[in-house]
Amino acid sequence: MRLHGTMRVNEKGHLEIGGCDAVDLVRVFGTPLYVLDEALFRENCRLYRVAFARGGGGVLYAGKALLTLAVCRLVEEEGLGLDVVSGGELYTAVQAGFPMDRVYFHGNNKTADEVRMALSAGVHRFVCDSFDELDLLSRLALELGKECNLLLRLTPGIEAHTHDYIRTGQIDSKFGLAIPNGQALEAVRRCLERPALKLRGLHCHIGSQIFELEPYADAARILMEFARQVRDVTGWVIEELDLGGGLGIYYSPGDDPPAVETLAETIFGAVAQAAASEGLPIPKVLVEPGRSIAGPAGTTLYTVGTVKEIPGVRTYVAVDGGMGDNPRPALYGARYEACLANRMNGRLDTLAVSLAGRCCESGDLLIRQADLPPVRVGDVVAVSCTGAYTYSMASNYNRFPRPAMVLVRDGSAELIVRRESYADLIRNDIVPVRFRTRQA
Ligand SMILES: Cc1ncc(COP(=O)(O)O)c(C=O)c1O
Ligand SMILES: N[C@@H](CCCC[NH3+])C(=O)O
Repeated sequence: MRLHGTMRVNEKGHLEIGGCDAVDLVRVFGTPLYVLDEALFRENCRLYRVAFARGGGGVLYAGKALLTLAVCRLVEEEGLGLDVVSGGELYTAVQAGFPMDRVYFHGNNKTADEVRMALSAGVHRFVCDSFDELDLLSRLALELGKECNLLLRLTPGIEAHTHDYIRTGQIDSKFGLAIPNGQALEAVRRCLERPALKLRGLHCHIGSQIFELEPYADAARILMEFARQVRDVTGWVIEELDLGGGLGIYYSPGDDPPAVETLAETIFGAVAQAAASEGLPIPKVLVEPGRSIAGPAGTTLYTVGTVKEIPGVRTYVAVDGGMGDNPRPALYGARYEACLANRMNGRLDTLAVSLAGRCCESGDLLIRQADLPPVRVGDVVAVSCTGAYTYSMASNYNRFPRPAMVLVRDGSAELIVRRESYADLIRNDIVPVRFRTRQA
């Protein structure tokens, strides 16, 4: 397994993250356990902030990748803005005291309650996805006596090479308004007609776990060309251009993501060129990275419960977590790397085993082929690069409580998400009175 951030092998032959021995973490906090490397999370924020500040741009951390109160505080301290997509994410940001003038509110079906909450909280921008949403935003802004500043989410018609389920830039998408069929222009017109709506810019997001940079340059060109058409027709001039998130990360061999600086250069280059050729001022450029900030900073620790060898077929190593805490392998066929955190200096010869979860699903395999030294019951398995879209997508399937999360830094580990208890699992359950009466 490749070591990331502050990971190292200590003198005991154990994996260490943020100066904390993984075996000690397991002893204190139990497993499964999400471990967040604070230094790496901050470093990833800084890489973006510096690279995009150079061109006068801004960075919004995409909370959908991983959001907790403590994560909000890290993002705030690192000077980034925040992209939220739901009332729940917005509530988390509000409760963390995140500055609302740095919050962008996304989502393809915001409810009236969410819009009221966001307008009252004073979010900086709405990223609007449809004609119906424009109607809703206009009506509620008037009702509350607020101004609604917004970006329009457009589908530029770009097919990024990534998994079908996380590709979003193509015309046939539930997200955004298409440029070629005239819907994007119609949406701009409707915005400009409504006094409560202030159109500030354009947005697109072409997908996630992307390794090629050309689609970003293409998207920038397409949106700038559209902005020029809009200016010609309506006189409106673009102020902000938000190109979404999507930069890929290393999960396993073969993944070779470009650097954040290269992404920034590509985007700024394309926007400046397009602005010149379209005769427009250079807009403020925004990006919304999630995975490339949180992903590499997270590691999940598990305890091995059973090792089942099927002679001549394969060995299943079952751990005490699985698709409940990380649905990505089952959902996307995502690939990860693992190591034995308690025996990093063990024998070099490894065996390909299947790392199985404990949900009642044959597809609950965290890693189909993990190269590990001979595994014993009680070993601690670390799966790397699990900071993004794991906790945020976790479920209680099979009524497994969701794991705890610790933030590690300079040898100290602080709990930032408590482990769910069995009591938490039934907290919202209600037994209708008639059952209780019958039981009594
Ligand atoms: C609109 C939008 N912005 C930002 C992101 C974050 O993407 P990523 O985590 O791939 O950087 C997503 C998710 O793919 C998204 O849908
Ligand atoms: N959840 C996806 C990416 C998110 C897409 C959000 N637009 C993943 O784990 O890869």
